Amino acid sequence: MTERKGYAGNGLVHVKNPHLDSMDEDVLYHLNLGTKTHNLPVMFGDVKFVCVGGSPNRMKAFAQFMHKELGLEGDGKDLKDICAGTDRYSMYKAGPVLSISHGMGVPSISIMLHELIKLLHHAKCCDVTIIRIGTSGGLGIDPGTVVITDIAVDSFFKARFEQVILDNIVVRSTELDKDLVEELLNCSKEIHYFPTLIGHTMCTYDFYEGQGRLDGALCSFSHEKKLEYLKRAYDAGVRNIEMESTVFAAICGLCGLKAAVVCVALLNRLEGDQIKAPHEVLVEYQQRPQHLISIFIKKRLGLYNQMELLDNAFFLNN
Ligand SMILES: O=P(O)(O)O[C@H]1O[C@H](CO)[C@@H](O)[C@H]1O
Ligand SMILES: O=c1cc[nH]c(=O)[nH]1
Repeated sequence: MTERKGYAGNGLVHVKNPHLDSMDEDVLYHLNLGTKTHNLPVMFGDVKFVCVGGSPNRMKAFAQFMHKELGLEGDGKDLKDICAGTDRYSMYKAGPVLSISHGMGVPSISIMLHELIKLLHHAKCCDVTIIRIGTSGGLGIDPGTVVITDIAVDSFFKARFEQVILDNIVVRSTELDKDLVEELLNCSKEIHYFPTLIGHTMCTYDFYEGQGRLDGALCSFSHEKKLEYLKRAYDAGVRNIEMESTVFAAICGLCGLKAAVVCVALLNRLEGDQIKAPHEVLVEYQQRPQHLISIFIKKRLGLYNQMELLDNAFFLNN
């Protein structure tokens, strides 16, 4: 069974679940939010950009950075974790930007997305763009390169996500918004201190054996087999590997959200498996997708001007 996308064209977030209408309350358990306990339209009704990434600290830093970039009141240092009542996910808001952590892997991001999308629906949010800003292993590209995903593929290099529902396998499309990919590539032209490219992103269910690493607690294949697989992935158009993009593309697409995946490569997997760059280098790499997305958001809001090119030096020195 294959499911297709459904953009209804009214800009609203679609939940495709008839049961929700008959519930008098919706408890978003893992976010510690709910329709009876919180006024979701007041708290979130103005959200236009949702950025997600694995790490709570990264998503807090991104919200603080956007707070500053959007010229919002205060220094943003005291932004509160909206999900503070739970330690499953962290959520911060800076004006129209919502920044949420999703943990590692498909099940973790999937749970977060179900509750986030219901939140956006209950809050009556309109015209929301959602972007995953993550880290990844590069394939034949220099560490520090930022990859904008055109197609999220599975371990067989296929643009699909298989969801087990009851005892059926439902195949979902992992297509991403093509115009958004181009818009993001255009934004990247404003940044000159790191390369950005468009490529396929392979999503796996594991960091070690699932990504062809030789350095896990288990490994049953040779160095040659690993390289043969990764080179086939490269030839199929894969430029980076991470662990959430297919389910992210599938769920967001079905719910009418324009979605993009922008990940920095921490290493070139054709050259090794261990992530050995110093901490400061890894921190700076993680800021690269954030920098690109800040330009995108400011351009969308009409707040970007060429003078900001000078500000880009900030990222070189911090
Ligand atoms: O840096 P994040 O966003 O967590 O993304 C990548 O990093 C984690 C593995 O280290 C996986 O979640 C993978 O997708
Ligand atoms: O190699 C890598 C690096 C970051 N995240 C991944 O999933 N793989």
